[in-house]
Amino acid sequence: MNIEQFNADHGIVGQIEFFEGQGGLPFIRASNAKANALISVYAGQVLAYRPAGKADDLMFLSEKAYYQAGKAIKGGVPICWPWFGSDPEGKGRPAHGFVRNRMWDVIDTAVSVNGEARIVLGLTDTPETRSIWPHAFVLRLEITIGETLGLALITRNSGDQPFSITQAFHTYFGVGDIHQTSVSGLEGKSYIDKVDGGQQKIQSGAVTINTEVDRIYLDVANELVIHDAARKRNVRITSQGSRSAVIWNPWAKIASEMADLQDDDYLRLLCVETTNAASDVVTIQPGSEFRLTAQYRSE
Ligand SMILES: O=P(O)(O)OC[C@H]1O[C@H](O)[C@H](O)[C@@H](O)[C@@H]1O
Repeated sequence: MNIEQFNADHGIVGQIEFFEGQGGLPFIRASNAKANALISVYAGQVLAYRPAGKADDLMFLSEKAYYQAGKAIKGGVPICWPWFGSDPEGKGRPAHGFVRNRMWDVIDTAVSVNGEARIVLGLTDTPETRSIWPHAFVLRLEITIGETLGLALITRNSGDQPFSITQAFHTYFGVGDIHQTSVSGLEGKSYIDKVDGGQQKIQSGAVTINTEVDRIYLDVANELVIHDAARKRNVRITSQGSRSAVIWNPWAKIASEMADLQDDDYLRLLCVETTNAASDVVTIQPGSEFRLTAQYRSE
């Protein structure tokens, strides 16, 4: 991995810099007057994002995360694509698709007139991806680092047959104390409770977490807020292109069974995921594209 070449091609001195990160993977540090962020080219994954003047990062990034070819990095914003959850065809392919554990390409970098950094990462199909998923595609992740963190995941169908996908920004938010955390914006929505055999239920009031939670909310509005009383902050999530959302916290037992989490990490993380999941399937016609976007703001 030639870091010098990455910097020569795409670095912007003092604003967007490439360096060798954990596991020798190419990382990008974006720093400007509005925020700092850390991005892994491997997996196309934002690992950290902290707005200027804020004490805490928005993201949870596991201290025990793997930084290894073929493995997913636990924390930040893993990209689940072209399927969310287990293999929809039951062929034993990996959960959450195949792009969160492979190297991506750097497509473009820029600094806008208002001082935001913009980084575009991408993937296109190869014979190897077509052996996993038989479609021609161009995938782009546009990351904007400013007062908000902006993410756009753009899927272009470059083949000659329609295809369908599910997908997610599987975002691990850091929280001060899960016991003092709630999520609003899902009141009255129905959800699939994966912890209770996939039963469909109705959310009453804000979502609070005091046990394992793994839910797909349906027909959601495009604004959710994480209320983090311990850190005295709210994180506002706005999105476009999504009609479903996932809330996940492993709680104590599963956290202790996951080799890439510390036993008590469940107290410090909450996944609030902007998704196209369950019935929220997206079909893309040949030559067309679909944009899933999310913006995260700390208030
Ligand atoms: O550990 P991972 O493969 O990253 O998955 C972590 C979790 O992701 C999603 O939120 C799913 O709904 C969960 O069922 C899954 O356990």
